[in-house]
Amino acid sequence: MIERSSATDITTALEALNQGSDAIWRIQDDKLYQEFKFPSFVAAFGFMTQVAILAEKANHHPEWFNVYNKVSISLTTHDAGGISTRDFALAKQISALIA
Ligand SMILES: C[C@H](O)[C@H](O)[C@H]1CNC2=NC(N)=NC(=O)C2=N1
Repeated sequence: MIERSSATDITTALEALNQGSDAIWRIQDDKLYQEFKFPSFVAAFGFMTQVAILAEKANHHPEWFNVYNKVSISLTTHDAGGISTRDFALAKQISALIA
């Protein structure tokens, strides 16, 4: 059973996640949150397709919103009732897509 991360764990993991990355994740509404902007809608959708494949492989799925060339992603672990290590793992893979 996956446990939700403590506030201290989240602070530590967030620093590690954002280290040396252009993609800065933050905590918003008790979820790991990030906004992405792309040159076009098609580029944004291509990114979403890559994320979908990663999510399916991880069996860990994002809550996301897309309008035109922007994609916002919120990660939380429903089975844990909050943020867990699974969210940080998927966020790291997502950050690597736009590195
Ligand atoms: C049955 C299925 O494995 C579970 O519902 C998985 C699917 N994807 C998931 N995604 C997220 N974000 N949190 C979960 O707890 C979760 N659980």
